[in-house]
Amino acid sequence: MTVAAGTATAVSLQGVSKRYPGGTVALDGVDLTVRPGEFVCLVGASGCGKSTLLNLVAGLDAATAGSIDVAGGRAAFMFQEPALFPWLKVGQNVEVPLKLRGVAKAERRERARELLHTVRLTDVVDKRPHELSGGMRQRVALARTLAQDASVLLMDEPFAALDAMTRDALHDELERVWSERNLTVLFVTHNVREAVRLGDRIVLLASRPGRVIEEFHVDQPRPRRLESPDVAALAGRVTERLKEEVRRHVS
Ligand SMILES: Nc1ncnc2c1ncn2[C@@H]1O[C@H](COP(=O)(O)OP(=O)(O)OP(=O)(O)O)[C@@H](O)[C@H]1O
Repeated sequence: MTVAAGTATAVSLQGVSKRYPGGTVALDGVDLTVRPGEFVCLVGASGCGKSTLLNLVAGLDAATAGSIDVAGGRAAFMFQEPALFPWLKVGQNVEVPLKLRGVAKAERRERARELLHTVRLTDVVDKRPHELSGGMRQRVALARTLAQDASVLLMDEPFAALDAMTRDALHDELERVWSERNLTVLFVTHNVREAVRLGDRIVLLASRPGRVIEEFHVDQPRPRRLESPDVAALAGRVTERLKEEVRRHVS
C-alpha cells in the first residue's frame, strides 16, 4: 500500500482491501476517487467498513491490498467526540497541531485566534473545554482540525452526538468553511438526510465484505435544508437502496 502525494485527484483508492488480524474482511476491493473540493458522504449499514476506510485514508492503519493516494500526502481527521485536552484552554487546544509542526508561540496564538474566528468562536479562547456546550466543543475540534493545514478533511460522524438544532447550525458552519477554504471532505454518517444535506455525492458501502455498491449525485442547490421535500425524497431513495442491501444479507 502507498499513501502518496497526487495532483489529479484529492483522494484516490484503488482496489483497497482490509483484513483484520482476526480474519474479518472489512473492505474488499474498494475503488473511490474524490475530486479536489468535492464533498463526499459515505453511508452504509453498521459494520460495513466506513471507519476502516477513513482510518486507512488517514494513514492510521495500513491496507492489506491496493493503493491509497492523498493530495499533499496527508489528511486531517475529526471524530464524533471532540477529544479536546481538558487541561488546556480552548486556544491552546487549537494550537496543538501548530505546536507539533514547530510554529513559534506568537504565531500559534494568532493562528488559533483566526481559526476560532473562522468557526465563530472568538470569546472562548481562554476557557476550558468543560465550560463549553457540546456544539461549541465540536466547533473547537473543527478549528483544531483546520489547524492541521490539510486540504483533505476526514470526518467520522462528527455531529452524531449533537442535538438536532446544534447539528443544523454545525452543518451550516461546515458548509461555509468547506466552500471558503476549498476543502475536500470525506464524511461518514449513519444519517442519510445529513448526507443529502451536505454531500455533492453519496457513496453507499455494503457490508461483509465492505465495498461500494452505488453512488448518488446530489445536484440540489445549496444551502439545503434537512427538512426540505427534495432532501427527504433523495434520502428516501438512498434509504430504500440500503434496506435492499440489508435484506439481501438476512435472507
Ligand atoms: N481493529 C479491529 N480488529 C478486528 N476487526 C475490526 C477492527 N475494527 C473494525 N473491525 C471489524 O471490521 C468491520 C468494519 O468495521 P468498521 O468500524 O470500519 O465499520 P463501520 O461501518 O464504521 O461501523 P459503524 O457504522 O458501526 O461505526 C466490522 O465487522 C468490525 O467488527
